[in-house]
Amino acid sequence: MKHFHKTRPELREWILATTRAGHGPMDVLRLMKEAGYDAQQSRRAVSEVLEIPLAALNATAPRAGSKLPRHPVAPQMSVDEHTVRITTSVDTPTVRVLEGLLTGTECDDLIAQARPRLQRSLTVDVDGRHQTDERRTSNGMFFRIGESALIQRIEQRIAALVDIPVSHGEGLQILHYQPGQEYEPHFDWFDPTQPGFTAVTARGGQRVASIVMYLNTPDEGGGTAFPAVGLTVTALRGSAVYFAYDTGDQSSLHAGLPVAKGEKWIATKWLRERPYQR
Ligand SMILES: O=C(O)CCC(=O)C(=O)O
Ligand SMILES: [Fe+2]
Repeated sequence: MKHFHKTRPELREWILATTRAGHGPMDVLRLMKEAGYDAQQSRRAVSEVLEIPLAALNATAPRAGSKLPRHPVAPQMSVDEHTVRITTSVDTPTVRVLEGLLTGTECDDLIAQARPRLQRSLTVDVDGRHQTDERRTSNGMFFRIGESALIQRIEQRIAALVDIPVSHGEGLQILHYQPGQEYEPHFDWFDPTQPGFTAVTARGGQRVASIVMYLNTPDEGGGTAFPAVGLTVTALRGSAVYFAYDTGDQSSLHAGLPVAKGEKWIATKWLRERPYQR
């Protein structure tokens, strides 16, 4: 472990050079961690050199009561009456392709229950406000936690699969994409250097993992792409993609590719580090 009080000139120079090379502050912190620096001292140095509020960087540190998901383990896992097959695993970013997470009937029932409640999807802006966004042209809706027997069953299955309590989940979101619609590359974690961070993480803290479940099989296109690794997960009815990330994990960039033919329905579950439900 290396120690410093006032940021040493070499370290200051390295932080500036790394930033000029295009790395964000989270990346700088990760590189320092890999080099053996103490986390709190790294945040202090990055805060001082890059003039980012220390409170914002401290918010990236896991706090008491935070829980990380257990990544599903190949070849398969049994949860309630289901066998979920883990057909592909990627280390960086952490990705698991899950086959058979939902039954065909569950997919159809989710679509039927969501359809009359669809609205234009929103994104969360830098001030923590929800708004429509050209990068995200789908229609969607949220189910409340435990709002029906079906929703409860799916929430409990996911909780068992990744060992995170149901209370850490945001309400299940349904999205419907029509031909040409897509979700452009983005991160699901909230950026601590953005002003809205405190507001969006006040309840439940940071997001730690996402599960995108495919409720139908689009005729063409509509997979979930991870451009950092050149991976595209096929949207197949009943399958899902699980991915987990640290704050600032650049490799977790992902996109819902444009639907070329047919339509696409997904259910997304975002998991927080702490209870989101009161
Ligand atoms: O549509 C997809 O395949 C990805 C959806 C997604 O990234 C999200 O809901 O956060
Ligand atoms: Fe996403």
